Amino acid sequence: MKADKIVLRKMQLNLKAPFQTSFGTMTVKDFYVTEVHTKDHIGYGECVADIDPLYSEETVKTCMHISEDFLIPWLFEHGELSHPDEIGKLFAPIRRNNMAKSALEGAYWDLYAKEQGIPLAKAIGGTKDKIEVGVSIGIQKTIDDMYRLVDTFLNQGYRRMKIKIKPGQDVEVMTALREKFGDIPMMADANSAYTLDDIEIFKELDKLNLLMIEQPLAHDDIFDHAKLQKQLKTPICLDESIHSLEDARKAIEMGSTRTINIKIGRVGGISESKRIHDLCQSHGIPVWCGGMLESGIGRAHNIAITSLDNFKIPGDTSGSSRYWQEDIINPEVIVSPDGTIDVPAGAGIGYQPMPELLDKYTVEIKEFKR
Ligand SMILES: O=C(O)CCC(=O)C1=CC=C[C@@H](O)[C@@H]1C(=O)O
Ligand SMILES: [Mg+2]
Repeated sequence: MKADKIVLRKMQLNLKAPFQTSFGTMTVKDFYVTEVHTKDHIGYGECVADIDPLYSEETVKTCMHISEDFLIPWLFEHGELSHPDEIGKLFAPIRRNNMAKSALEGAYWDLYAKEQGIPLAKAIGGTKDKIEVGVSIGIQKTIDDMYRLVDTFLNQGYRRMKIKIKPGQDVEVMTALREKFGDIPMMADANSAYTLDDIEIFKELDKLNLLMIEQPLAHDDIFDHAKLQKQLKTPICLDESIHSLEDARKAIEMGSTRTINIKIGRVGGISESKRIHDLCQSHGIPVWCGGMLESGIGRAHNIAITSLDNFKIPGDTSGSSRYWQEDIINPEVIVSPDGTIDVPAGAGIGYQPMPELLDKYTVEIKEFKR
């Protein structure tokens, strides 16, 4: 693989409805698409950083800066790459900045699969032809709004409901949902909003037979999570705390997590995601794929990684229509009534980014030539 042009396409898509978590509310999705051009192909990636440093310290702007000033010049200096696994090694001297790295690495993975003429899922080592999916539901103003959404998504076939919680909107909401919908697969995501002092809240949540509680404690913690896990029968799932294979190893050894939400961007790319997947598999720990409200391009990468064996729990990869009036790929991502998405059989990501839609939602474009 030898790219002669890399394009960073800053884009904006309006969400169908605001998405609220314990740390903020999003109404517009700002992101950028990466394009890696050779004579014959374009590989596509997506940067999942947000406009503000709330979920993660990275932002759209920091990622563009790291890409323009470091990663892209390094890629051009390097010459020919024979496998996308080499990119992680090339970028390794730069600390963290995982979302910036991943946006470029993902485009090279797509390019690699296209050059081989195989689906990205196959290139990664995926074995499934369908993946099971769930949906993530933001904090709502009223419990009736929450009932209506859960009902809608259950009717659409989604196999797992992830409910955002925050102090003051936790036990009551989760208990009401359990009473209303019975034994549906359901979990809570706290996005780091609690501390060990909130143990009584967790003991109440522990009575609700939840699939898991995601990232209850600090975004940079694995120590207190181990203490909390010892007091709960509900599995804890780490999200924000896991940035690498090393983080995953330590969290598993300490007993801080019984499953991991793998987000390709948060851990620096597909190669590191696969290593975390393999480590978890060797410990008998199932994983699932987290979402970052991606456009169809990032969604396609999530589908590909979820085709690996040990992605055993339905993830956040909902259909394009969950967030977007119109996605930028053809076909859009469709969830079947049985709550699955077909892993595409075409080469690369298997969905075609549509030039006119890319242009329609692009707010700034930067081109880099070798
Ligand atoms: O993409 C999706 O549908 C998942 C959305 C989701 O739950 C999250 C996306 C981005 C940051 C957080 O708010 C959150 C998460 O913590 O998993
Ligand atoms: Mg989360």
